[in-house]
Amino acid sequence: MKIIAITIRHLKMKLKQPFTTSFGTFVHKEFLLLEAKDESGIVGWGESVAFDSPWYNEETLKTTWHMLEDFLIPLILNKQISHPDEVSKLFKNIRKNNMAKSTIEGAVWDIYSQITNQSLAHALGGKKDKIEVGISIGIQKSLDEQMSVVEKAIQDGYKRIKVKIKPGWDVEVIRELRKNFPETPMMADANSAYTLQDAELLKQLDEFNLTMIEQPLASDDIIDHAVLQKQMNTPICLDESIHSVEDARKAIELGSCGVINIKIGRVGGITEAKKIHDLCEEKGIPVWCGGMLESGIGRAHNIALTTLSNFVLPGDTAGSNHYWEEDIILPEVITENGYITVPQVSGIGYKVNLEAIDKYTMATKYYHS
Ligand SMILES: O=C(O)CCC(=O)C1=CC=C[C@@H](O)[C@@H]1C(=O)O
Ligand SMILES: [Mg+2]
Repeated sequence: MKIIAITIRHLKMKLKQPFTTSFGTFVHKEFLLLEAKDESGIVGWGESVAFDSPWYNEETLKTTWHMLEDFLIPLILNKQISHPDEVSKLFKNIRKNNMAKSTIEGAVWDIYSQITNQSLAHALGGKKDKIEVGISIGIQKSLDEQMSVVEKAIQDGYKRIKVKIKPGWDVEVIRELRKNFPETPMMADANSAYTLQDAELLKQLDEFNLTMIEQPLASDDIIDHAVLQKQMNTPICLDESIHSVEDARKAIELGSCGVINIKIGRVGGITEAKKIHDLCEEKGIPVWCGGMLESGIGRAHNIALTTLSNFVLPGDTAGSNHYWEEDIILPEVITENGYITVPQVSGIGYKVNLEAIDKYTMATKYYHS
C-alpha cells in the first residue's frame, strides 16, 4: 500500500459527565482524527489520544499536529508499505512523540486489514469474539455520589470498577466502597499522585483486596515503584511509566509491577503494543487495555487489541453511551452485561459517521504528495 493523502481533523466533543482525576477535570474531549487514503482509494482512520493540555503526559493536541505535519506525514506519504509493522521503522529517527506516531499507524493498520479483507482484531492475531469490559470512574464531589456512581456501574454489569484516587481521597473512599461492594473486582488509579514518602498510607490499601493499584508514583519512575511493590501485596499496575517494550522489560526485571496497562497511543502504536503484550505473556505479567476517553474510532482499535490472548483483565473500554450523547461511529460500541462483541467485518469493524464528525469538527487540513 502507498498512502497518497491524509486529512487531519480537530474535533471537540462534550463528555456526558465531567471526568476528574488526580491531575484535573475533563468536561470536553478535544482530539485529532486522521484519515489516510491509499493509492487504490481505501481509507483508514486513526485517532490521536493526546489531550489539549499536557496533564497525562507531555504530548498535546497541538504538539501531535505539529509532529504529524512537519515530520511524520512527510515520512510516510508515497512510501511503499507492505505491512503496518514498517511504519515504526519509517519513524525510527523521531524520538518519542508516541501519540503522534500512533495516530498514523492506527490508520495504516485499518487500511491493511481492509486490503487483506479481515477484521483488525484478526489482523493482529486476536482470537476472542467478545471481550470483558471494565469502567473507569472519576473522582466525584462527595462520598455519597461516588457510592451511587459505582453502584450504577455494577448494576450495568461492568466486570471491574476502577476508581481514581488522590491524596485526601484514598483510603477512606476505598474502605467505604469495599464496605458497600465487598465482592466487586475493584482497583484504584492514582495517576502518579504519590511519592515513596506515602508508602505507609499506600500500604493500607492492601486491606481491601484490590485487583491492583495503578501508577501510584511518578510518571517517569520504575525504581521507586519496585521499592513500593516489595512492600505491598496489592499488585502495582504501570500505566504512564511504560512507553515501549524496552520500558516493560526493565520494569518487569526490576519487579516494579505485577500488571501492565497497555495504551496504544502511549506506546507509539499497535505494533509496539503487541510487542509489550507478547513480552508480558512470556513473563507471566497480565495486561489490560487502558482508555483515554476515546471516540469510537480509538475505541475500535482498543477493542481489536484486547482480543489478544494475554489481555486477561477487563479493560477501560466502556461503551459509547458511557461517554457520549452521540459517538462518531455506526453502530456505536455497545457493552452488554460487561461484554463487547468484537466486530468481524474487515477493518476497524465500525462505519465512520462522517455527518457526526462534521458536526464536531473545528478545523481540517489536507495533506497530499
Ligand atoms: O474510560 C477511559 O477511557 C479511561 C479513563 C481513564 O482512566 C483515563 C483517561 C485519561 C487519563 C487518565 O486519567 C486515565 C488513566 O490514567 O487511565
Ligand atoms: Mg491510568
